[in-house]
Amino acid sequence: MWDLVVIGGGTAGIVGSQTAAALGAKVLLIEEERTGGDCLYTGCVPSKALISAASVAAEARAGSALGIHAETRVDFPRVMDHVRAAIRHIEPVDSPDALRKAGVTVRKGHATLDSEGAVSCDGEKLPSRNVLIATGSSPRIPDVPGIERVQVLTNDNVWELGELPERLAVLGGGPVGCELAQAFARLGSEVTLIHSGDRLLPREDPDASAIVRSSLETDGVTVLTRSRAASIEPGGAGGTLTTTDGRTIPFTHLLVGTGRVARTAWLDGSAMALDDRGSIITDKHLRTNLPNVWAAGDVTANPRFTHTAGVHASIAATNAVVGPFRTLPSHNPRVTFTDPEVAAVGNLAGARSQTIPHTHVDRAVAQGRMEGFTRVVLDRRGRVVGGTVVGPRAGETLGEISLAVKLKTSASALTSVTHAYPTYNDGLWNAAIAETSATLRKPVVRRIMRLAAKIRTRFRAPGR
Ligand SMILES: Cc1cc2nc3c(=O)[nH]c(=O)nc-3n(C[C@H](O)[C@H](O)[C@H](O)COP(=O)(O)OP(=O)(O)OC[C@H]3O[C@@H](n4cnc5c(N)ncnc54)[C@H](O)[C@@H]3O)c2cc1C
Ligand SMILES: NC(=O)c1ccc[n+]([C@@H]2O[C@H](COP(=O)([O-])OP(=O)(O)OC[C@H]3O[C@@H](n4cnc5c(N)ncnc54)[C@H](O)[C@@H]3O)[C@@H](O)[C@H]2O)c1
Repeated sequence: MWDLVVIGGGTAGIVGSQTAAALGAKVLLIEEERTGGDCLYTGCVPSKALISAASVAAEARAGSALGIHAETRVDFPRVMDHVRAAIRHIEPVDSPDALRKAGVTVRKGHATLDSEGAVSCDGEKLPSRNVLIATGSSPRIPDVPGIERVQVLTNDNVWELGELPERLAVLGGGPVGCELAQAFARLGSEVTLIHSGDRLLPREDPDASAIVRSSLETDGVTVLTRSRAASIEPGGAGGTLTTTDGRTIPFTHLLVGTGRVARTAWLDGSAMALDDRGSIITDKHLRTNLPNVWAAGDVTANPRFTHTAGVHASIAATNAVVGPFRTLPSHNPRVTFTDPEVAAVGNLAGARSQTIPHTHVDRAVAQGRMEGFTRVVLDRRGRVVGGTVVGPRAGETLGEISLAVKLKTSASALTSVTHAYPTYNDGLWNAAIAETSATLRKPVVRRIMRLAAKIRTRFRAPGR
């Protein structure tokens, strides 16, 4: 009898099984393909490796503004070698061997769940006290007439490209679409991004969306918002896409980044409750509607990020093994790795906010990268409840804002922490200082300060 059977060996499955094993549980992890999941093979790692190569090309080209003139030639097969090397470097950490060393038994096979919530692997029943479902998500392919007649690139297969796409049409202006559209444009593809919403990255601060759009356009991406693919006609090396607003876009390659669908088809024989988008419904302890069945990561309706998958799986596994004591964290940091990066956490619409444009952040001035901003969102008591940073390496400043949100830190407490100069974190410090100064300027605070000064003068010992 297993204490916990974990289904799926991506980030959620790996972290969940390791957490339970560390708590002394007897744990089996079932993975049908290879451990490592989306993040390692088809998501974060390859995309960030591609983006890094593309950034080098972009920086070399932008160097002339700083007096450096460089010739760039993109060797796409070598770029893809770099992508594969990054995966290979990280692979051992997520391997079955590493899991076994952590005390997890790993089995390759296809898992199913019956109507009682009992797990089978390739038809063999596996008695278990608890089950953790971590089967992730797949790309959602939009229902466009003709799309079935062309080859569609998604994050699953784009890494197999041997040649740089000549003309790339990208559907979707979320993180996948924006990150990859910019990267391919910087590597030399002619890119058109077609997005149904009225702004890119719709979950982020509108000012961040505007900067990302402008940056993509500077890199040569044609950005079409409030637009969808109405039909696709195969032809030539690829095809032609006609948009809902009547434009025709010839492409050699079509890349889709229009959201994700939870991988739940294998649950068909079970009584698992799913929401209207097909994601597993969980409570604050990550329990599903089935007794002793838990779920974490992309297969649930929670935000789809690697760190979220890992943290949630650790919570679910602890709750499964020890008892339902741990609940979901209230804040979810995230970074979109466009250039500039967009980093955000917590509540983006608190009582008020303080914004420091990066024209006032000396590191940004020195680097010639002043397009971004740091915005801290505060509650009525002046505590940090969220924030957005847009700029190079914005993700590195996010840790401090996340800590402030988690610890309910006040702006004045942040003000009292000395920040090294000149760093992008100066933006955060200056936002906190701006908030503290605004508080000190309030008439009621001024009256209190004047009163305090009078009292001090009255009771000061003579000669001091
Ligand atoms: C292009 C792209 C870039 C991304 N970049 C980032 C980023 O920079 N930062 C970030 O935080 N997030 C990023 N993400 C999101 C991140 O990749 C996912 O949130 C994360 O990988 C989800 O992990 P998971 O364990 O829930 O699912 P997965 O990694 O998908 O793992 C699920 C596993 O379950 C297995 N499985 C499925 N069904 C069964 C079954 N019936 N039996 C046995 N095994 C099964 C699958 O084979 C798979 O290995 C990105 C996503 C994409 C698409
Ligand atoms: N840096 C990161 O952390 C990172 C990077 C990539 C992906 N991810 C994760 O993966 C998830 C999936 O990313 P995604 O970008 O595929 O999905 P998404 O849902 O975040 O964004 C897709 C966008 O495409 C638009 N869209 C939908 N259908 C369309 C159509 N037919 N034509 C044009 N536009 C259409 C939607 O308005 C939506 O804003 C993200 O939400 C995120 O959780 C994270």
